Amino acid sequence: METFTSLMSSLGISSVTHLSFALGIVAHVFFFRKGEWDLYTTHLILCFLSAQIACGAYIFVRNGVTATHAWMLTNTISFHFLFGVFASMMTYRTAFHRLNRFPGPMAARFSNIYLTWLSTKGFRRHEEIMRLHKEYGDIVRTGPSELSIVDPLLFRSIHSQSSGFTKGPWYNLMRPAVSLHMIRDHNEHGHRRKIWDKGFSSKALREYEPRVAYYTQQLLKQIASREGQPVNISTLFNFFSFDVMGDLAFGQSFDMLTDGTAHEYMKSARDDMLTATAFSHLVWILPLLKSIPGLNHRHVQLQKWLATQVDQRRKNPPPSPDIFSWILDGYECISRPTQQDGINLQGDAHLIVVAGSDLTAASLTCLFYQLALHPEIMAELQNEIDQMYAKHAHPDHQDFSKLRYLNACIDESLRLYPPVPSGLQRMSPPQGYQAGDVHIPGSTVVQVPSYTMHRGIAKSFPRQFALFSCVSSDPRFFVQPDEFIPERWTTRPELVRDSSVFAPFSFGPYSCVGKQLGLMELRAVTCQILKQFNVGASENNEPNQFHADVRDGLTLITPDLNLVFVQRDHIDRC
Ligand code: HEM
Repeated sequence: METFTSLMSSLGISSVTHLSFALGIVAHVFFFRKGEWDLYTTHLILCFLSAQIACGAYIFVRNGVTATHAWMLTNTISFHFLFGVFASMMTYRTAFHRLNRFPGPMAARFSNIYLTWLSTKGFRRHEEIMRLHKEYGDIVRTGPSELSIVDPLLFRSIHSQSSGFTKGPWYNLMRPAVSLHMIRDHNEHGHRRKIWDKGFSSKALREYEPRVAYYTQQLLKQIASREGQPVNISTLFNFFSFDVMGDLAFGQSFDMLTDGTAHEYMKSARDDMLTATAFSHLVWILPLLKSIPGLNHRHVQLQKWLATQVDQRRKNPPPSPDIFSWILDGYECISRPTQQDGINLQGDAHLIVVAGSDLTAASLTCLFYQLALHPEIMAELQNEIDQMYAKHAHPDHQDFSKLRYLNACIDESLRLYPPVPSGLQRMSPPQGYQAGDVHIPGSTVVQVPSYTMHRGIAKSFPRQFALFSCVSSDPRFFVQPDEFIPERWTTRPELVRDSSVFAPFSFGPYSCVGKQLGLMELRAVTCQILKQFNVGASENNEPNQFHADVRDGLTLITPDLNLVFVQRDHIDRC
């Protein structure tokens, strides 16, 4: 060690280490602090390693020291450089950052690791964010450059085009593939969205209706075959929605409803999504994970599988157009498609299945959970459905969509369990955004957590007032916010104080393109099940367990839900 220290001073290294520390500060202040680096992790690591090798070689050749000493000296210099970067970053974030005036946990100021930890411990981010709002108020700093906001005015602004907010860095998650959902450039998104809109026109939806009806029949068969026994309806709804979307994206079902087992693709897509959730606030880690052989095995397999499916689908067009037909038409119109266009096409195919199935299945499961808990509401809904069937023996989507109480039940369930519970990530314009007396500084990542908005954020009482701690719900936007009351959307409008905070399909230019298809599935499945069956909770089901086990994996992940289905005509005969 002594030789090393004397070597350092003989070479003037101590001043070099000071210099590298200073260089680290300069690199942070003028380089890393500006712009986004999430996609350049591997490039930066490679640059850093190359600089280290060059520096080591220079010391070795120039100063005639041993290779080990050259290596040790290089590491010392690198360490001081990195130390400079981190010291500058931490000082800036805690003392000078533009978000410092917003309240929030101290740990959130330092790093997004805090929010990552909150999101991944039990994957209950929706509850964690709600807790933070109860503690700190309507605007909470959840990361060095991130805010979570519960404010109706800001909610509308953040999602409207004119305010200048764009999609945040989270949308780099699937790179290199850039599906419609992941496009951050407003004009490019508008261009691709026009192609997608054709695939969801009223005419196109009519083409998909028989396919939805076909898989609904398969679902009913599965339920009927287990009549009177507990059925894990959460799994069956997932099988149903994946089969429908497989048909509409790849021209073939995954046959999960008939086989009764989860397709490998569904499992891989879920794994991919959970990894994405885990690192959704540390997006820079993902390019690294995707490039490390072995660690990226499942991701690579998934991409290969998608490429094969897209290839087969292109060679075998279905007899009547599916959603992918429209996307493919758009692709064929590109005069010279690049490799990136091909990758994006795969991304779009994947998007159809993932966006179209997970959210629909979660919404159906939560709705049936509520219906099983509230038999009186289910009876009223069945009454409405029976009346419709009395008028139309073979109702279509138009007929289903007119059922007022059904729509109210769906809305109420989406309110209690919004399928994207922690909200959608957006980034403020570079000049910032002023809303009333609140100024959101430029390039701030913001999220409006729907779950918190829908249920309210009354401040929790201090421990000494534990007697009142049960009074947790805040009727600011909805009266009795934790209760399932479909009538608030029909005959009891006084229970809705501000409906503008309710937008489960989002709104503005990036809103859900598949909303009508999703609603078609929700309505058709609910009507057909309730026409045929009465639904009840299974005896060994603890009613609150479902609520406690719901997870937030960017979209809502529902746990097992065992319900018992009994044919209604059996009951009538009894
Ligand atoms: C109950 C069911 C559904 C719900 C609650 C829902 C909700 C949403 C929400 C909140 C977004 C905005 C995402 C964001 O800004 O990051 C979205 C986007 C999207 N959804 Fe849905 N969705 C549902 C069903 C569907 C279905 C059946 C499809 C069919 C493929 C679909 C396709 C899409 C696509 C492609 C986007 C991206 C749109 C864009 O960026 O322009 N969704 N959805």
